[in-house]
Order: sequence, then C-alpha cells, then structure tokens
Amino acid sequence: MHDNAPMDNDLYTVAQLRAIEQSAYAALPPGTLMRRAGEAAARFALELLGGRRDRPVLVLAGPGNNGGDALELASNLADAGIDALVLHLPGQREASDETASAHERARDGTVGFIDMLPPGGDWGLVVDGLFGIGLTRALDGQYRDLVAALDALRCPILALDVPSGLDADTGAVIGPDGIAVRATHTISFLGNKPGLHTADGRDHAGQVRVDWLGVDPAQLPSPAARLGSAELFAQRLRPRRHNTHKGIFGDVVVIGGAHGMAGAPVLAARGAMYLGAGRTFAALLDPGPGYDSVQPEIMFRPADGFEFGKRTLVVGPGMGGSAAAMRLLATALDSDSPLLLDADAITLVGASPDLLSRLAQRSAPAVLTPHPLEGARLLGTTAAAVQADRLAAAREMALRTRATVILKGSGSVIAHPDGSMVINPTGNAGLATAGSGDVLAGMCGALLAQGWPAWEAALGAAWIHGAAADLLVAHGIGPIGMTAGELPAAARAVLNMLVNETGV
Ligand SMILES: NC(=O)C1=CN([C@@H]2O[C@H](COP(=O)(O)OP(=O)(O)OC[C@H]3O[C@@H](n4cnc5c(N)ncnc54)[C@H](OP(=O)(O)O)[C@@H]3O)[C@@H](O)[C@H]2O)[C@@H](O)CC1
Ligand SMILES: [K+]
Repeated sequence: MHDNAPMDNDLYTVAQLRAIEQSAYAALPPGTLMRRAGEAAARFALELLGGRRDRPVLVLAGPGNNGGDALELASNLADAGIDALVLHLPGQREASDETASAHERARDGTVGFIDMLPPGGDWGLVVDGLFGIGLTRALDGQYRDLVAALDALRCPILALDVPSGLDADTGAVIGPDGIAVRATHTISFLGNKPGLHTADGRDHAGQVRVDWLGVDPAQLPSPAARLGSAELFAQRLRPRRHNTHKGIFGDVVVIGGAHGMAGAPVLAARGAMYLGAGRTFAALLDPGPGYDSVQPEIMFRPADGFEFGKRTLVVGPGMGGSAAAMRLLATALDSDSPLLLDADAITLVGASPDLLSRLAQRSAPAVLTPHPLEGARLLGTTAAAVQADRLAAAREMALRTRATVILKGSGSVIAHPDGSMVINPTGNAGLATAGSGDVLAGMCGALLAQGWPAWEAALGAAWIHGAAADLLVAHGIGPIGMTAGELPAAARAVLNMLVNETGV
C-alpha cells in the first residue's frame, strides 16, 4: 500500500520542476536522479504486474531523458526476471550522458529490443517513456501512430512522469488535433503536476503516484497550486451542538427561475437544504411552482419585492437575462449578504462592466461557479481558450472579480483573488449532467450561510459535491444515468461522514 504524503498534493509547473531538477542534479553524482527514477518506476511496475510476472512488459522509450528513465526501468525489470522488451525511438539529437549510459546498460543486459509494435501482443504491462516534461509540440509521425495503437490494448499502462502528449502544466492534450497516451497509472517524478489532475489530465494520467527521487523537501519552492483535500476545510467541520435552532444555520435564498426554468432553483435549494442551511427560499422571477412536492420544506416566494436582508444569496440558476434579472442581480451585488453567482448571473456580469465593478467592490464574501463557457464570457474569450489553460483562466477570473472562483469541469479549479489555486480531485463523469451545477451552487450557498469563509466554502462544496458523485458510483448509481436530484442526499451523507471523522 502506498500512502500519499502531504507534500504529494503540492503541484509544480514545468519551470519549477526544471529548477528543482537542476538543484538536485548539481548536488548528486551524475546519473543518480535517472537511476532513482528507474528504480521507483520498476517498483511500481512490479506492483502493477502483481501475479502476472510471466507476461512480457513493453517499454516505449523516446528520444529524451524520459526515454532514459524508461531504459533504466527496463534494465531493472530484466534484472528482476521479467521479459522486458524495449521499443526505442531515438530522435535526431544526441542523447544526454545519462540516457546514453541507460541505453548502454540495457544493451549490455538481458533487455530485448524490438523495432515495431507486434500485432495483438499479450502484455502484462506497457510503460510509456516516450516524452515527459520536455514535450514541445504535438505528437506526429511514428510517435503518433504508436500512441494511437496503444488504445487497442487492454492492459495497464504506466506513464513515466507525464502521459506522452499531455501538457504537464495545463492538462491539455498538446495540439492542434493532438493525441496523448491514456495511462491507467502515472508515476510523477520530483513532485506532482497540475496537468495530471485537470482538463484532459484525469482521463490520461489515471492514478497518480509521486516519487521525489530523494530530493530534500527543504529545497522545494512554494507550489503553484495544490490538490484539494478535506484537510483544507477541516477546521469548519464542527459537530452540531444539541442546544441549537434553525436560526443559527443561516438562510439561503436562491434567486432564479425565469419562465420555464424553475427546475434549476429547485435543485439549488435542495442542495442548500441538504448541506444544512437553516431555512431555504426559492425566490422566482416568474410565476412557478408554489412548493416542491419532494421537498416541501423549501419556501417559494416571488423574487420581486422579496426582502433579501442579510441572507445568503445564490443568484443565477435558471434566471435568464431579462431586465428584471439584471435588476435583482444589481441589488444582490450591492447588498452585504454572502453571495454565490452561478449560470446566468455570471453571464450578466460578463456582459456588464458596471455589474463587474459592483462585484469587485464588494466586501462581503462572494463565490462564482462558472463552467468554461460562462468563464469565457467573463474573460471575453472562448471556452476552448479557457480549457487550454484552466488554471490561468480561473486565476484571472478571481483577480478581475475579487471573488473566489470555482471553474467547473474535470478537475475543478478553485482560485482565490490572492492567486492561490486548488484543483479539486473528487468527482466523476456522472456530474456531466443537467442540474449538477445548480446543486453545487446551493451547496456552496449553504456553507456560506453557516459562516464558512468564501475560500473554504468553495473548497468544501467542490470536494463534497465530487465525493457525493463518487459515493453514488460506488453504489452503482452512475456515472451513466446519474441525475442531479440524487446528489443532495449523497452530499449530506459525505458531509456527516466528514464531521464524524474529523470534526472537533
Ligand atoms: N534530467 C534529469 O536528471 C532527470 C530527468 N528526468 C526525466 O526526464 C524528462 C525530461 O527529459 P527531457 O528534458 O529530455 O525531455 P523529454 O520529455 O524526455 O523529451 C525531450 C526530447 O523530445 C524531443 N521532442 C519534444 N517534443 C517532441 C515531439 N512532439 N516529437 C518528437 N520529438 C519531440 C526533444 O527534441 P526537440 O524538441 O529538440 O526536437 C527532446 O529530444 C522528465 O520528464 C523525466 O522523465 C527524471 O528522470 C529526473 C532526472
Ligand atoms: K511519458
């Protein structure tokens, strides 16, 4: 069993990793880091092989030092009695000294070398050592063909450092029309990387293990971002006292529900209620349902003329872009209430410099929960540009709005106006369903209403929302066919579990 160390959650950019690599490299005898990388990768490979040690292992080795790591690993596997076959694709440039000696060691040992991928090979494991953090452009030619051929294989694939073809900083497959290895496992050297956990990263990296290759933790720079965990909001997880009443846990008012869109605020209100808001209101723009027959505890009111007071406001679900919607949003922005903006409210802020400046000038807590297209509207760009660098986009949104931002999508990025960033590690494809964002908005509103600061409310809501989806999948409910309406009760179970485990 491999337990993650706390520093494994620290995420470093390629520029930072190069600096870590250089200072470690200078302090050690030549070839030490690559040897350590080859040993750590071989240990992981043997674990993954388990009882299938009689099967051959295919090792793909590219032109750079990532290929050197792969050659070291192949020699180590061969020394352990494994049938290790290397497909080596050197480039035009001369290999580094370490890679050249790794090549020599493999040649001198019992590693087998092959020239092409044999059809239908029955591999115990495939190791991807084509490219690491030195990848500079999209894979083409023989590299592309090889990576495409891996998709037909049905065995574990271990990527060394980064799945080849993936940008380690952003998690985008390097394109245009790019291709990247779809690994089941990745061993990340000298620190963890943001690109393994967001955008295409989760689909391509699989399970990530970090190996520090023996570097001194005291020498590490402060990370560019962190991977989320329940520890980041554990301080807020308090068991409820017996002698309490609903007035203590705050009111959430969901403002939205234009004509024909009442479902969105209802889902948000359920999310708020199940995460413990004292009272939950649905303030609808247009005449809609008088009550929720599934959850009659939610109080329905017309938004027009409703006294928001200091209640926590969740603005945007199904709100539309009418003049009335804009007026309500302006009132909400000018209030002292904790505020969550979702969906149409974000689009409206993106279209109005006046609303944006009201948002940026607020002193009460504010959280925004854009999906990539809403984020693009806020930044005046395209969803593709947001997805090409989700961390940069989320940070820019937080800076411009002076609010905490949850940029939704695989590996949601949570950005603080001070530049701090966290990538949420929980959740699954079941969340890509209508209404799941509405539930998240309501959940975050409930945490704000209970006095959580914006940053911890955002971290907590994103983590619990994803963990709720993971819990449903563990019970066979999804990812295919998971519905947003199933999330609130699962989220409640997750929150209570966390409080029981960690609450003080
Ligand atoms: N140094 C150390 O001590 C340690 C290093 N470590 C390991 O080294 C890895 C980084 O090594 P690296 O810098 O050699 O980069 P890597 O990713 O192997 O590839 C670069 C080569 O690929 C080429 N190339 C790029 N893109 C291409 C494309 N699309 N298609 C074709 N070619 C392309 C590029 O050539 P060029 O761009 O100049 O044409 C260059 O030749 C790191 O991820 C980790 O695994 C660890 O063991 C720790 C110790
Ligand atoms: K790789």
